[in-house]
Order: sequence, then C-alpha cells, then structure tokens
Amino acid sequence: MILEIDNVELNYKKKSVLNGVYLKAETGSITGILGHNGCGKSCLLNIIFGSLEPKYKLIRIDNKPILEPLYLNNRIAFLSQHDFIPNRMKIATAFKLFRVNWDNFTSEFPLFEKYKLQRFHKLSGGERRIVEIYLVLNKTADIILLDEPFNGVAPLYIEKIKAFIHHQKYDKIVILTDHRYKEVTDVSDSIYLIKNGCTKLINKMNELEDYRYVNQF
Ligand SMILES: Nc1ncnc2c1ncn2[C@@H]1O[C@H](COP(=O)(O)OP(=O)(O)OP(=O)(O)O)[C@@H](O)[C@H]1O
Repeated sequence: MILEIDNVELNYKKKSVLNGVYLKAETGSITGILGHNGCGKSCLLNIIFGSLEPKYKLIRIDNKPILEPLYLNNRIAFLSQHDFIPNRMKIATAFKLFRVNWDNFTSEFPLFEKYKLQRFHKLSGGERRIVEIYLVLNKTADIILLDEPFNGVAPLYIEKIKAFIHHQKYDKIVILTDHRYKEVTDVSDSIYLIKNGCTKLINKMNELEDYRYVNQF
C-alpha cells in the first residue's frame, strides 16, 4: 500500500504553516519526518489522520484520492503528542478496548505487571507513553502515525520500541516524527525534513547540516 499527501496548504490567520508538502509512505518502509519546533510536523500528522482540515490537501492511497478522514475507516492508528487514554481508565481496560493482549505486553515489559488494575494517571509520563505506543503499534491498522514516540522514554526502552516499530513495517505504513533525530534516522527508511512549510526528501544525512537542521550529524 502506498500513501501520498501533497497540495497541502495550512494557514493560521495570516501565518502560512504548510505550503509545499509532498510525502510518500509505503508498506515495508518507515518514513521519518524531521524539522524544527513549530515547523508543522504535528499538523501534518493530524492532517493525514483527518483531525485537522487544512485549506487544501490531496491524500491518495494506491493512487486513489481519499475524500473522507482516514480515522473514519479504522485503518489508521495515531499516537498523538498528548495522552489519549483517559486518566481514570484502568490499564487492563485500555488493553481490552484496543484488543491488545496484556500477557504479550508484560512478557516484553515485566515491570508493568503490577499496573494491570492501576488507573492510567497513576503511571509516570514515560510509562504512560510506553503503554500508549504499545497499544498503537499493536492495534489492527494499515497505517500508523507516531508523534514523538520517544519523548520521555528511558534509553533502555527506546531500543525496544525501535525494534517494535521496525517489526511493524512489514505489513503497515509507519510515519513517525521525533526530536530525537538520531533515533528517527536510525529506524527510518526514508526521511523528510520540513523547512519553510515545504517537505524536502533527504537522500544523504549531511543534507540535514546543509539545511541547518543540525550543526553536525
Ligand atoms: N490551533 C492553532 N492555532 C494557531 N496556530 C497553530 C495552531 N496549531 C498549530 N499552530 C501553529 O502551527 C505551527 C506548526 O505547529 P506544529 O504543532 O505542527 O509544530 P511541530 O513541528 O509539531 O512543533 P514541535 O516540534 O514543537 O512539536 C506552529 O507555529 C504553531 O504555533
């Protein structure tokens, strides 16, 4: 499956946020999006998900234009920047709602066993992120969007999460963004940089220096 988005125009009042986006993501490869604070990474993921309506956009899946928000057809799972599990929901209930197996989760993350009947808000920020990433990655979906999956996650778990993300790519489209750019470049097969409202496909990592995204890669 191939997902493409282009012709995006997103403005807030007189401020132009996105105006020259082309992004192509396909099953079997992971697509990373990089860019400075406020360049429009989260907006772009929300536009793909369908929760943000820009002035113009064109989304195609396998060359067919998609006119309805993608979230309506349940083929897409989105880890947004902010928690999506309600604070007072028990962790076991969230796993039931997502139809994700609790025992498989705790075999990968044994330290979470004690949280089964705990309410979501009692977990630390990093622990909440790990639960949500796991649910999103394991939900039945063709497309996965991850907005800052590594934010607040301890280094030991980052490697594990990267391995999970990598595992998903064989039958899903995965698009992710994070400020931990080395993790993003490490796990991604193709990289887009958003600069001045436009996407630039990065072929060689030193282009990230040329575009002044990093001082030294
Ligand atoms: N609801 C809104 N009203 C006005 N401006 C907005 C709104 N949402 C986003 N913006 C602006 O759009 C721009 C892009 O925001 P976005 O959250 O997509 O950036 P980002 O690249 O994800 O940033 P960060 O890396 O800091 O999370 C920012 O300048 C932001 O201030």
